[in-house]
Amino acid sequence: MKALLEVKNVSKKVEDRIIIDDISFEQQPLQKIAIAGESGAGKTTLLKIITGNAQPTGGIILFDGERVIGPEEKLMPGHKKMGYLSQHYELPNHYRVEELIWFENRLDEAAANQLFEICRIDHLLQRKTNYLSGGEKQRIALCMLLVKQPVLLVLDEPFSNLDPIHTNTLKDVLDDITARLKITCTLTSHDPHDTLSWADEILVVKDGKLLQKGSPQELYYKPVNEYVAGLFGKYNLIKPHIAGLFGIDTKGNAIMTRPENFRIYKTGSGVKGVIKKISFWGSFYEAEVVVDDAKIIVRSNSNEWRDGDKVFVGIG
Ligand SMILES: Nc1ncnc2c1ncn2[C@@H]1O[C@H](COP(=O)(O)OP(=O)(O)OP(=O)(O)O)[C@@H](O)[C@H]1O
Repeated sequence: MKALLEVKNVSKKVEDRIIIDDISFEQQPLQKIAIAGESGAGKTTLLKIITGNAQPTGGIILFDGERVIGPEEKLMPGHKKMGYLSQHYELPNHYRVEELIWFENRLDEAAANQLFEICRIDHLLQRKTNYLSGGEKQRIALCMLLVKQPVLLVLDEPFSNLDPIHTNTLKDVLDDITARLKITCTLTSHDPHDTLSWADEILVVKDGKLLQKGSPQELYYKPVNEYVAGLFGKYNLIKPHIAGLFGIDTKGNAIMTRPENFRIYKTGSGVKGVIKKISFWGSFYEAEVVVDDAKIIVRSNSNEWRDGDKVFVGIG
């Protein structure tokens, strides 16, 4: 399949500082790509370059085979087939929602109504923009992009200021945008809960460099380093002598494991340990277990464990 988006060796340097460092990747039509990384990693700058809102200092972006023109080369920045929702979008106050959307709208009534339904804003059309919650404003901003019928939708940290209810609504909206409107989406997020369950492919960026690219499962279970491991949840860095207690030969290297890779038992043939701390996380418990000179985080579904319990730890 021909890629919709080709990012080829893109770099951005501001004065002497490299903000984006030789990043390349492709996005296929309808492939869901999430860009993850800590604050300041370069995610926003990369999205701006992709959408023609920032000028790269090196490399090229191809969209549907054609070069994306940067803002220094044209009068109006942006790309007419891409919708870009900035982290800092604003809606003008004192307008009714339907008025605002009407300014942008190029759809017939049926198509516009379908969009209102998909964006979960049909009940807000008469409302003044100054009487909307943050999540509602965001879905209206999204609808204003969608009425222009973009082929690629690019969202910068769309979940970052939302409570769990608005987050779930937005996730449903994004699912519908891909499935029903056949629009390809890219988004950035620093939260594993948002990226792991949504993306087909995740790109991890740090200091402007692409550190790892792969499926959510690859990034979660086979992170290339501790930075990537830490972005997607808690992990244990198991030293060779501790791995040896579990019968694993790591050939002298430390290995990364997730809390759910271990189990704790009251009796059995596992490795002896003592629970230092138990914490409750809603759908599971997390035990910090001291094994030899190491602390291992173990996930458990049982509420039977208490601080100080002597346990056996096994690989689950
Ligand atoms: N035009 C610019 N001039 C100088 N420095 C810049 C410019 N744009 C971005 N930077 C710097 O580049 C780095 C990456 O910024 P960017 O906003 O792309 O990161 P980010 O990953 O999106 O972070 P956040 O999630 O906090 O927005 C930051 O250190 C930022 O201060």
